[in-house]
Amino acid sequence: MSEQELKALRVRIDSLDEKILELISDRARCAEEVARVKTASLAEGEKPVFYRPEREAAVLKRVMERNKGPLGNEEMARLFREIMSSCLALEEPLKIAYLGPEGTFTQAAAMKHFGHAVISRPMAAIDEVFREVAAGAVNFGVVPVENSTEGAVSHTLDSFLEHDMVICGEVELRIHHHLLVGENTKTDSITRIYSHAQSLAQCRKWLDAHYPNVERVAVSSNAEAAKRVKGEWNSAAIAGDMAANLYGLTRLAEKIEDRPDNSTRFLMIGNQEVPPTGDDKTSIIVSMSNKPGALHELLVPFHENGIDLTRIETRPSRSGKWTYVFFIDFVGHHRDPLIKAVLEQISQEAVALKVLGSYPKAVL
Ligand SMILES: C=C(O[C@@H]1C=C(C(=O)O)C=C[C@H]1O)C(=O)O
Repeated sequence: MSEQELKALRVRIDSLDEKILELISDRARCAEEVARVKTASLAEGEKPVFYRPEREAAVLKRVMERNKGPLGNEEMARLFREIMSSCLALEEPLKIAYLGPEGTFTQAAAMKHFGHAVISRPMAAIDEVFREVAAGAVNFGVVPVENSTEGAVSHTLDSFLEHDMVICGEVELRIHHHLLVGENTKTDSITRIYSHAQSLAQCRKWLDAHYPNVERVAVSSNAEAAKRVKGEWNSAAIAGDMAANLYGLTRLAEKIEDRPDNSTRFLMIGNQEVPPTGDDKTSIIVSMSNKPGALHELLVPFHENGIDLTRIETRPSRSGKWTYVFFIDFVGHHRDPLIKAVLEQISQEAVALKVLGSYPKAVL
């Protein structure tokens, strides 16, 4: 390619950038107008609702449907995710609490869902994220709920039994773990490997094969593991890219998770009900009386009405020994007439039924 051609292309890019800049600014002004309209139409004492997850899901879906390339759909949606995040911040910067410290996968999930134009606060424990949302100190919280290799995150499920929360979104993240060391680490004298218990479990086979005699130490998060390694010469950490970059660690081995499709699902929790989008999921908690056939009775209405169950989890109910509650996720919105009828049918048999929320299926 000649210098001349390159120059002409760069002139063209500059002129396109100017147009993009103008269009983004136009869009941002529209968002400001939306905020004005939302505020003007309020009744006395009513609070405006700026963040609309159902609208954001529709915007991202539309982008993906109309995209003709060469950028991929996910890539394009990610760019629009950030534009929307900045536009919303003009209306109201969202405050988000997540399971910290900085550098956790939960932080990455929060950014994937809300974009980067938010005020985010790391919390030391899952229960603290719930409490921060309940106290109204933040708009939303982000917590892990299940991993494709290791299963349920029981702290999260148990927190739903203790707090009244509305689930308003979900996000899935591919989880890649690396073995990380600091600049002072003597890599042939590693005697300890730190990580979160879930991550140690997700890399169990790899550790058995490569470091069978090294002590595995479970700490409160992967980011905490990375932080500890920084100052020690005989230890390594298992953590992801965010933590590796944050603490400036070197990847001694990459992508060491036992299953290549290792993914974690996260939930966005808040106080706001989300209207139907036509492509939603619902999460409920049900407790049944402890009698033969109780679980069968619970599942029949779903089966008979062709409702797609995406997950079922059992936890001790905490209100009696050997009594259980079921966490169920299924496709549909609790305001859909069919789902409404099914939930009514179940509540006639159940000791208690609580809808935790209906929310758009993850777009990104
Ligand atoms: C602009 C709005 O407010 C927010 C910003 C959006 C956007 O930038 O597209 C979409 C939904 C809301 O979270 C709206 O409600 O339409």
